[in-house]
Amino acid sequence: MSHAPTATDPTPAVAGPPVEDLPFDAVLLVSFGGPEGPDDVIPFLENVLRGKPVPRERLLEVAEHYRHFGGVSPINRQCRELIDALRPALKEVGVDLPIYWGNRNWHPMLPDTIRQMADDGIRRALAVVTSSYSSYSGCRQYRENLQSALGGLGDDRAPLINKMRVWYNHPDWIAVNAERVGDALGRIPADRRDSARVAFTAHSIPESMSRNCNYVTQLTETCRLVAEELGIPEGRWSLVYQSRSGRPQDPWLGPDVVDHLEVIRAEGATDAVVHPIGFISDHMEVIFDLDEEAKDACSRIGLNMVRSASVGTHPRFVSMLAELIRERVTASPERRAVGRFGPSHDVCPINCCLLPARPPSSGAG
Ligand SMILES: CC1=C(CCC(=O)O)c2cc3nc(cc4[nH]c(cc5[nH]c(cc1n2)c(C)c5CCC(=O)O)c(CCC(=O)O)c4C)C(CCC(=O)O)=C3C
Ligand SMILES: [Fe+2]
Repeated sequence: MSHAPTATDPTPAVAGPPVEDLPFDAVLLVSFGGPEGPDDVIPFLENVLRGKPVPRERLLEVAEHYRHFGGVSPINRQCRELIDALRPALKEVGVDLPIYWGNRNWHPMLPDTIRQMADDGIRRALAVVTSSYSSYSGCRQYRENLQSALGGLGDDRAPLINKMRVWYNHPDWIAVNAERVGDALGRIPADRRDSARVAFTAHSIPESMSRNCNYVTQLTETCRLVAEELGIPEGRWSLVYQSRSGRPQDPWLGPDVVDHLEVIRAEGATDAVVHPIGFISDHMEVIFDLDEEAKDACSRIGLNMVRSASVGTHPRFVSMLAELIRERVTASPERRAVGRFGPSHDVCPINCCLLPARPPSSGAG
């Protein structure tokens, strides 16, 4: 089986040698981006929400979350730390490629990074997108961002960019998340540990979006594998959602983490680990929506909440990324995955993670 891009590859082909003969000559970390000072907050949020059916009130409410932390999201720093860790890890697996970094919503912005790559003579790059699961937001929208950034360059200068596969069922992703949840369980008094609940959280998305992708299936599989590794029986863990956006009348994935914590408290639970399995780092959605909002709710209802860390720059997560990069740039047939589904595709099929049709807006305008 060939892993070279096919006719279904949505990234534009460029003039030059046939793509299968073009070696990768760079890695491009692709992420969400976040503000790095108070003046960045509103323009950043306007970038995130341009063209999206999200009310202005929601934007202003989320601006307050960022202001609460001085207008600085930790996400850009976390990307820098990840790149600093990935550089030696790539060398370790024998891949000697430069790493570039570009964001969807805040500086360094993808179009600037990709212009720099073209200036540096890069011909083909592997995009490592910081989303572990497939959805329009985490997959296709990033491919669209890459494509429009490339569109700003002439065909003779635009590098070919391919997206790396998702790793939701990679054994190291499972192991590192299990280790993090295990650490959090260790912070619960021993006599209550075996009855503690585990709430895995992921970013909510509109139900219409989730029907077009494998987001829920992949998340459920990851949670199942992590729980299995820790010996947590089925009734003691749940996959729940956080950070709902959009219009109140549009259905989004639930239950919401706070509602869930209230329910398990009412059922008699005294302790809960909340683990942000949907993210790779403790960025704003984690430190505000979990450490402030969910934590406050737990103090109110008398539930001991322990928030476990996302993978961050755990050495085994970093070496997993290096392994996956090596796998793709060498077209290795060894593609590790555990559980029910096997390794995810290298090249997105034509209907991968489509944008759902917009619901008709209600009222006049
Ligand atoms: C699936 C998914 C991921 C996980 C995959 C991935 O990691 O990419 C993710 C990650 C993130 N989401 C983030 C922040 C925000 N997401 C928003 C809005 C939205 N997210 C959505 C989905 C996702 N989002 C959706 C469907 C919307 C509605 C608007 C739209 O249809 O696009 C808004 C607008 C305000 C609001 O309404 O909340 C903000 C500020 C940050 C950065 C945090 C920081 O600054 O540290 C990160 C990593
Ligand atoms: Fe988001």
